[in-house]
Amino acid sequence: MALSRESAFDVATVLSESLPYIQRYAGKTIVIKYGGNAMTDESLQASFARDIVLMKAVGINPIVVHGGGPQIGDMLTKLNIESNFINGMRVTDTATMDVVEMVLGGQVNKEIVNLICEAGGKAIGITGKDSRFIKAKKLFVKHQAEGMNAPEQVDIGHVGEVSHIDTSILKVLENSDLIPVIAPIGVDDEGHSYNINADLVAGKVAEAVGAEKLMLLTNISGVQDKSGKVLTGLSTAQVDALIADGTIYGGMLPKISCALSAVNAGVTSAIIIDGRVPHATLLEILTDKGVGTLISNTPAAK
Ligand SMILES: Nc1ncnc2c1ncn2[C@@H]1O[C@H](COP(=O)(O)OP(=O)(O)O)[C@@H](O)[C@H]1O
Ligand SMILES: CC(=O)N[C@@H](CCC(=O)OP(=O)(O)O)C(=O)O
Repeated sequence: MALSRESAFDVATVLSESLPYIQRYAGKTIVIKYGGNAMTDESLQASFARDIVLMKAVGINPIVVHGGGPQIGDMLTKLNIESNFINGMRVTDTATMDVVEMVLGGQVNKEIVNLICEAGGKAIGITGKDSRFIKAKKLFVKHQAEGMNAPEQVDIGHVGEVSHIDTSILKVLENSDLIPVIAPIGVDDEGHSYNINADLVAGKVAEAVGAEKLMLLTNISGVQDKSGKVLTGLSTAQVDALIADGTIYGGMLPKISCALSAVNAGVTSAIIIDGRVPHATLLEILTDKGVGTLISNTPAAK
């Protein structure tokens, strides 16, 4: 169907608006944490996959790191295994770790690979165990149980934090037409597996590869203040105050902390965006219409 003169002008305006952004990001790496609704709603899945394929096609290097907390929860329920969280981290005993590896490394990872391939790209799914590229160590969380006077270190099982990322496998993929899709599972020198929060893996991957941008897709319009208004830009000092007064809590804590750590380690900007918006990834990268909360170390960074 032929476009009217006005619609054709609108389409052409949006397309030409993307040119400076394509020029700016071509050859640069963007790490995208994929999670929330964008990962479960069929039409959002398809728009996400298309965005990633388009990025690679215009010379940007996308690296996808995915979550899968709800999918792990569903499988644990089917198997009659209880789910427990402390400070937003899943308490992971040996039976739970087996399920985490099966769901993240098998089911979820391969579904995303398939989606990107359906959209015309070439994706390859890996966990941190592949070539042992995500080295992990056991994470102890600080937690104050009811009736205790002070927080104490709690052992929550096979939960890890990233101790090292070997970027060599990612470099090989960068120089190919393959798009890496990473499941957040780490490994130690003895080959033990660790369940790692996906936001934390995305942040560490972005730091290790010196990414231009870290994008964290979530189910909310961005970081909100007490009245629910989205805060479009945040500095480290503002974040500290918002955590201290309880405005930022729960699942937003690992997102904010990995975003801050990434920008402090040299990633130009980190952004928390609304994955419920179709083509949220592309809107953020290639237009003036990006929405969400930007955390950056340079005032001009978009
Ligand atoms: N200040 C805040 N602004 C927005 N969301 C917040 C804030 N503080 C806590 N949250 C919570 O964090 C959630 C996002 O974290 P989470 O559910 O873990 O996301 P995901 O599943 O995408 O990783 C929001 O849905 C909200 O409930
Ligand atoms: C230690 C820990 O909590 N790991 C997470 C890993 C998956 C994840 O982070 O998924 P989302 O991004 O969808 O929450 C978990 O077991 O749920």
